[in-house]
Amino acid sequence: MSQLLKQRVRYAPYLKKLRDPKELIPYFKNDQYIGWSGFTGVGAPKVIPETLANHVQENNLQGKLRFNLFVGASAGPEECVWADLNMIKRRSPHQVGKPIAKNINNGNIAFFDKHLSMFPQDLTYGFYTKQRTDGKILDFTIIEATAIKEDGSIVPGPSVGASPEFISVSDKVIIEVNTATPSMEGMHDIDMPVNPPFRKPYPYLKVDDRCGVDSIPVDPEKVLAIVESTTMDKVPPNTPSDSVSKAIAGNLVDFLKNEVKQGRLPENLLPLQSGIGNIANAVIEGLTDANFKHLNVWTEVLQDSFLDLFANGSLDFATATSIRLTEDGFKRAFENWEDLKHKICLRSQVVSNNPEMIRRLGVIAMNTPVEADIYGHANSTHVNGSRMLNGLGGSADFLRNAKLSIMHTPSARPSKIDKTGISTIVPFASHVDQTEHDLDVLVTDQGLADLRGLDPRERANEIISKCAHPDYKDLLFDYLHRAEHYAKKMGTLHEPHMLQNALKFHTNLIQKGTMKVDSWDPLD
Ligand SMILES: CC(=O)SCCNC(=O)CCNC(=O)[C@H](O)C(C)(C)COP(=O)(O)OP(=O)(O)OC[C@H]1O[C@@H](n2cnc3c(N)ncnc32)[C@H](O)[C@@H]1OP(=O)(O)O
Repeated sequence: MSQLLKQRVRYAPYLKKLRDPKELIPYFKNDQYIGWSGFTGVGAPKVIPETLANHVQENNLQGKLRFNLFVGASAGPEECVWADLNMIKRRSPHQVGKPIAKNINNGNIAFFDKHLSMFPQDLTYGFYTKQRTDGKILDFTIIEATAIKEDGSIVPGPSVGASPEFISVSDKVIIEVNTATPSMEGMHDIDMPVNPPFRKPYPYLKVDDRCGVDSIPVDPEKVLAIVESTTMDKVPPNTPSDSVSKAIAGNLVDFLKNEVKQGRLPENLLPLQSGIGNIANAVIEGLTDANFKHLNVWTEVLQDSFLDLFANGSLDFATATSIRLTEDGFKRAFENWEDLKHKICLRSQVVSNNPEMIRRLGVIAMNTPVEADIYGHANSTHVNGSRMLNGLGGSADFLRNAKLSIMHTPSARPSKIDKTGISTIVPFASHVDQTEHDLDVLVTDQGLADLRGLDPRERANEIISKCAHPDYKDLLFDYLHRAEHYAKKMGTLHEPHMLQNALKFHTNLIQKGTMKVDSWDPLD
């Protein structure tokens, strides 16, 4: 037992439960229901997943030891290893990693998606385990901790996610105490689940309000074992911003400045939410140079670029459910930890993504879609309406409830065949996660479409003229004008479509590798 472990575990009875991870293998059986801590690649367990993966590999148990796996949002590389070894039978919600997406799309993993604010509570209601006959919900929660308090409660690491809910409905709990990560004690504000009809409102009025507890209570009887973990989180580096992401950020910053000028936003804006990915990271980078002061953040994930906002004094306080920093980002953060830890608060995803809170605080939500259509529906999840990418995540929690709902995307994404790439503006979204009733603003490297108060045809003109790539503009206008002509005849001019051709950008892409349609199908 390391000295550090003894210091971190302040509840002595758990030290007697310290186990070699291999001793725990026999507890894991095919088809069990398991919750992991973790959110967007940080704070997930590492030792037990790796031990089980090695066990499967060494004993050729691929496809024979499979689990129903729940994680607040994506875990780290360990769940990709599980996917590669055919250890995941069912998975929810948001996930990241080529092996998982591949196995979802080849039908090997049964994946279902849910808003991140709702997923943990629905799990506690027993919605996802209704077929169980033993009355249990989760067999195990495997949770990473950075410390254990005197009462046996768990101090999480850089994410809270769905851990409070998992623990509350878990038969047994295994705690991985990570001694390589600094103790994050004092950074969390955790509301434990309470079911209706006795649930009270979350009382937060400002991003830095704290009303919960700073660790996750657990019945020590449930704790099967603790193990020591010395593996740090490994988030891959972000792609550096380029001219496209800089142009998107520039358009957005101009818009926000004008909103301030018009009196629709205060000078320090309103609490910001920013999604994951390189565009989101670049947009926050863009805000760093924009000279806003006293910004606040109410979001689900903090990425590296938020460190720059703190460093240049623009950002006063940030709350999220995960600090998803790259290795370099964590290094920077830990160098300045004593100052930083007072400016960040980590909550459970039920609270960080809570619609009531997002609406009350007037959050400005910014997320990246796969594609958006000319009327303002957006697809966050399925390429060509079918291939699952990462999942919905918290995008709709925020975009439906924010004061300003913004989606940012390049106007075209690279493709092997077409030099312009794939248009992100299409006549009809091939899958809809964010509806026309949710989005206020769409912004690309070409410009920004302000959709507020516009009727569908006005929206289409605004989106095509401001956001579409120049190589696709004429084609999109051609679709719109033909659809208008047809709909006028039919008396259906409110939101005109030619259904025969609505998905022609996509079918053309599948058949010919380009969205540049050369002719439309004749209308009846
Ligand atoms: C944890 C959280 O929830 S944070 C809150 C926000 N969460 C979300 O918004 C969740 C959903 N969103 C996401 O997962 C991401 O924002 C995405 C995937 C939609 C966009 O992220 P980006 O970094 O811009 O995506 P990227 O350009 O890498 O595209 C991903 C893949 O989809 C393909 N793709 C993207 N758009 C299209 C398109 N319109 N047509 C065809 N293929 C496409 C890309 O080619 C790429 O393919 P690959 O996996 O074979 O390389």
